[in-house]
Amino acid sequence: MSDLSSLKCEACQVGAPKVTEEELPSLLAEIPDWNIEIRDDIMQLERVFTFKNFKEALAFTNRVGEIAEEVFHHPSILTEWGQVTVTWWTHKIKGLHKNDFIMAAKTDEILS
Ligand SMILES: C[C@H](O)[C@H](O)[C@H]1CNC2=NC(N)=NC(=O)C2=N1
Repeated sequence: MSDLSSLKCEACQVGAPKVTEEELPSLLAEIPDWNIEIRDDIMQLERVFTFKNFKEALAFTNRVGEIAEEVFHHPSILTEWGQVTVTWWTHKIKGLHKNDFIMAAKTDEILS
């Protein structure tokens, strides 16, 4: 279990600090299956999870939704037959907060 997944998300306000270039490598090392995507100048964390069918993909989707609601921090989720694409970023700061890394690690924990 990565240290990140045991951390609590902090309340994130407008103006909260984005993860710095210096912090990125060590945070990314804790979630090696996630990729950085940049869309509309917004840095995001993304991972594609594969499943046997749509039913399993949907069950996983619902679990991700539950952990998001628990901390009121929400991902983008694309649910398809056999795969789910989860993307984390913080809308308020239009980029990556440590919360996004915590939630990516917690997302990985769903399947462990
Ligand atoms: C009003 C605002 O949308 C809420 O404070 C929360 C809801 N969930 C959220 N989720 C994410 N990823 N980023 C946010 O900025 C965010 N804000």
